[in-house]
Amino acid sequence: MGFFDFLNEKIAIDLGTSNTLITYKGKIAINHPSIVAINRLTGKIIGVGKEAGMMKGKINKNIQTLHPFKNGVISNFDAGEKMLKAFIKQLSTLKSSFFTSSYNMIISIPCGSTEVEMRAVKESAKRLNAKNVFLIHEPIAAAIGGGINVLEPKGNMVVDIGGGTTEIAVISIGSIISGQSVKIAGNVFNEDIMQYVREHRNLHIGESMAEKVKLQIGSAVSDLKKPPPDMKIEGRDLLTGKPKQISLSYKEIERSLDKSISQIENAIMETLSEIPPEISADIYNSGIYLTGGGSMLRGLDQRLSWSTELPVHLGDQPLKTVVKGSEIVLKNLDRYTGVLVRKK
Ligand SMILES: Nc1ncnc2c1ncn2[C@@H]1O[C@H](COP(=O)(O)OP(=O)(O)OP(=O)(O)O)[C@@H](O)[C@H]1O
Repeated sequence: MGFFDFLNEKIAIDLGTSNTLITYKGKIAINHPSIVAINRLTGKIIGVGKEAGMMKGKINKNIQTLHPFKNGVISNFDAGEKMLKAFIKQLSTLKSSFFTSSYNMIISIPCGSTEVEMRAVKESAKRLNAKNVFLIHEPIAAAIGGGINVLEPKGNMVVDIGGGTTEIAVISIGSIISGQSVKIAGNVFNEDIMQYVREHRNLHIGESMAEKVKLQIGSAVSDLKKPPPDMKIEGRDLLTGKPKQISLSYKEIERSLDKSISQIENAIMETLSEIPPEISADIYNSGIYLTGGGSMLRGLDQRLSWSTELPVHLGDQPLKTVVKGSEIVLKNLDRYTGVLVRKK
């Protein structure tokens, strides 16, 4: 690094399918849904993040809302870069130093990212004034953010359930020794709820309503100790076409999510079956570290603990662990160079 590198601001970025988080000066300065609203006629961005999120599902024919990242990778590059640019512009209003003009960035990426995707993320970051760009795999960042010492010669298992993907990884001495990325996570849970309500209750509901249902009465088990009360939801009656309200119970939502959760369980079991016996012994004792927004589904930790017969630890700020871990790495690069995807 050069003499003037102390002038580079350090920022950590978690580009999620559902949420984008950016740290600045040790704090989470940006925490927005990853949504862009675009004017179809002019191609111009009319809102990003929370502002665009409010337009979702309530748009007119000239306005389109889109998620630039799908299943953890950038699916719409132009929109993704514009969104990130808008967020970084918001950061510059917080700047204290007159001289600072560039960034040392760390960006977390899913384990399944291809070379092309990684290069694209790096190039995008460079266009946004990044001097140095470091990439880190999400489960490693999540483990570090959750306080796990990933550098020791000991196996740790992380399950990060996001919006687009569930990343399952077994980490030892700073790298992923076994794992997989499955496209079953929070968004699929929402689709399951929409499908259940359509097929069993003849009601067509939107994605935002399904998300509300998941947060309010979503469950991974059918015998919650503190069951949430039934929830009234509104949508379009498939038989009459009229607006209609129905009442849903958490047990119905548990049924609707069962298949997807079983698929996540199968992927965890598969990963466990592939690891060396010494690492199995470590995980028998340390258990599974569960994180990501999807991990907050009621009873999910309990259900995964039953099915794997392992202790499952739920992080206390599951939406923030990845960006927190990335930031720790960026601040302590000497210690953590080995965990980066590529060294600069
Ligand atoms: N209390 C909750 N119960 C269940 N799910 C929740 C809860 N809170 C948030 N979620 C879900 O968490 C998901 C977002 O999690 P997170 O921000 O970790 O994902 P992401 O990083 O954007 O996605 P990805 O890692 O797939 O790119 C969303 O699907 C959201 O609905």
